[in-house]
Formats: sequence, C-alpha cells, structure tokens
Amino acid sequence: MSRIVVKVGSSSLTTRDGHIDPDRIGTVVDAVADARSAGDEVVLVSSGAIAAGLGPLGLSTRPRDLATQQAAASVGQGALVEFYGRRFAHHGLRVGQVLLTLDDVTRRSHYRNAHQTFAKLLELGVVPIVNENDTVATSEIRFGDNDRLAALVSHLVHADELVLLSDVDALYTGHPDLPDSRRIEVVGGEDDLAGVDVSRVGSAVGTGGMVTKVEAARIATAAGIPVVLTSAALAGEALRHGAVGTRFEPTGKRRSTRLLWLAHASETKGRLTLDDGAVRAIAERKASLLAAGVTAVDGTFTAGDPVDLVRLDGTVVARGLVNFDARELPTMVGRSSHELVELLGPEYEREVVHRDDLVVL
Ligand SMILES: Nc1ncnc2c1ncn2[C@@H]1O[C@H](COP(=O)(O)OP(=O)(O)O)[C@@H](O)[C@H]1O
Ligand SMILES: N[C@@H](CCC(=O)OP(=O)(O)O)C(=O)O
Repeated sequence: MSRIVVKVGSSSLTTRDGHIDPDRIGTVVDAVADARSAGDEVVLVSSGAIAAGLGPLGLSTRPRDLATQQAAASVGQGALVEFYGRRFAHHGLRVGQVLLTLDDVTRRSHYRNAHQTFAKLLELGVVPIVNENDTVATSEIRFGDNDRLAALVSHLVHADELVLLSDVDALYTGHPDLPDSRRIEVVGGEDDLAGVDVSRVGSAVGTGGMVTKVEAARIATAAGIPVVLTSAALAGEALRHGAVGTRFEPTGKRRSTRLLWLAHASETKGRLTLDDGAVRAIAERKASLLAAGVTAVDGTFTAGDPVDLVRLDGTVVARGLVNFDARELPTMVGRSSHELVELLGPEYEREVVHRDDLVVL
C-alpha cells in the first residue's frame, strides 16, 4: 500500500469557457478510485476553483484583480467539491474538503492541526480534496501555485509519491510545441535539469506553467519523495505505477515540513543583518539567534513571519520565523538578554529566532 498525493491543474479540469469539464475530471476521479480499490491512500490536490468560477459569473477571462479572483474561487470551489462529491460517490467513496493557507504549514500549532486532520481523514477512508484557501488568502499569504502546495502536502502526509497531472504528458527539454524539444523520462538530480527550458507560459487558466512544477518536484525530491509528472489523461497509468511521463528521483532525506516550506518560502517579510559571531552561531553551532548578534533590521513584519538572516555583506545565510514585530526590534539589537530584561521586561528575554524555527541555506 502506498500513500500518494495527486495534484491536478486547472487546465485539466475545466473547459475554455470557465466551467467544470465532467469527462476530464471523471478520468481523474476514476483513476483515484481505482488506486483506492488497489489499497493505496490518495490525497487529491485540485486546482480549478478560479477557472470553474468564471463561467457561472459570466467572466470570459481570468480576472487580474485579487478580489474578483477570490470571488470566482468562492463560486468555483463549491462547484468543484460538489462535483467531486457526486462523482466519487459512484465509487462508494466520500470526499472531504481541506482548504489551506501558508500559515497552516508554517506556524507550529496550525501545522499540527493540518497533520492530524489529514491522518484522521485517511484513517476514515475519506479522499481529501485540497486547495489553497483562495477566498480568504491575501496576496501576501498565497501559496501562489498549487504545485508547491502539493509538494508541501505530500511532505505533511508522509506520502510515498507525488503525482503532478497537467495538460502535457511529460517534461520536455523546451516547450513541447517546439520541434527540437525532447521528452525527458528520468530526472536524477539537478544536472538533468541543466539546459531544460521551462520559461514559456502554459495554459490561460493555470498559474505557474512548468516552472512551478519543476520547483515542486525539487522540493519533494529534496525531502525524499519521488515525483511523477504527466498528463491528466494518463492518470490511470500514473496511479498504477506505470512508466509514464517524467519521473524525478529523490535527491535528499525527509526534514520538518515547516522548515521545508521556510527554505522554499517565496516571500520573506524582512531582513535581519547578523554580525560574524551570530552567523557562526546559527550556521555552525545550530544555535538560536539572539538580539546581541543582530546589527540591523529591515522590512515590515510581525512576530511569526519569515525573515531572511543575512551576513554583513548582505548575502543570505538562513531563513527563520521571527519572534518579534519589526517595530520592537530596533531597540533590542546589539543588547544582551540580561540588558533586555532590565530595559524592557522579562518577556523580551526570548530568542529573536528560535533554532527550531530556523533553516540554514
Ligand atoms: N519544458 C517544458 N515541458 C513541458 N511543458 C512545458 C515546458 N515549458 C513550458 N511548458 C508548458 O507548461 C504547461 C503546463 O503548465 P500549466 O498550464 O500551468 O498547467 P496546470 O494548469 O496543469 O498547472 C504545458 O502545457 C506547456 O505548455
Ligand atoms: N488555487 C487556485 C489554483 C492556482 C493554481 O496553482 O493553478 P494551476 O497552475 O492550474 O495548478 C485555484 O483553485 O484556482
């Protein structure tokens, strides 16, 4: 029995005029149901909320402004889950909706909750249908693309494999429409990606194109999870562990999900400059960062936000979740814990970034 996370993109689930495509979603549902009958556990990360909301709202193209995207996602997500619910019921399976924001995989308490929810849903035999919580996620906290979300979810649920389903059957050396592009069967590591061009954009409804799929594959494989990338039309073969698409081999070992995200967080909220002693402490001794070793503070952040930790020359050494707001830190920098307690009170004795919330790059 394997635990598989399957991610399917907007372009494989919806029609060009912004409605659910029953046949194409049906192919994915049937493949997932077959895998379940064969004893595998499946978590389905489904995009398509915005795309499926366009038609019902009379919109002909993906809106540019966040508020309309969120409104479309609200309408489309309901339609998608309703469709999944009915279609999986034909196979005697129940679905459960899981909407995640960035906080759910970075903040410790949320992370534990998300982990437990998935564990219970799978134990109860439910097929979790996951998406980003588009309707409430603001631009700063958006995952931005479901490929990366799927990589983090596969790590969160300790998946044995991540299957990325798109509208193209494999990764190619260049855009598949170009005559010179060749299909890539196996990616064993970074070397195999040298010279691969993923820069040309994908479908009108998807967000990330091939760039985010390759990035998701990097995140998952670096954490020890193999990835298969192929088209949604080949979902059946992919889930029967057939030789389809492009296979990305694991390149690293499992690490904490929160730190995995932090290492790959697309947006940090600020920057703390460290003196040489503090750099050595966090990088070599794996110590927490104390105010005494901070020389400058940039950015607007609140406690719990991810920040870059940089050397005096500005190069990034690490990323961490900061324990104080940006406005609190300037009076703290360079001071020992003892001074901070005397000056500001006992609650200022804590680390600026705890070593459990810090990842050296
Ligand atoms: N090197 C490449 N190999 C395969 N596809 C590529 C490559 N470069 C760009 N693409 C494009 O990426 C598209 C898939 O991305 P996207 O439309 O965002 O998918 P989804 O909606 O499934 O997330 C493909 O259809 C293809 O047009
Ligand atoms: N959360 C968004 C999905 C964004 C996204 O990553 O889309 P895609 O590139 O099609 O996987 C939605 O459901 O519309």
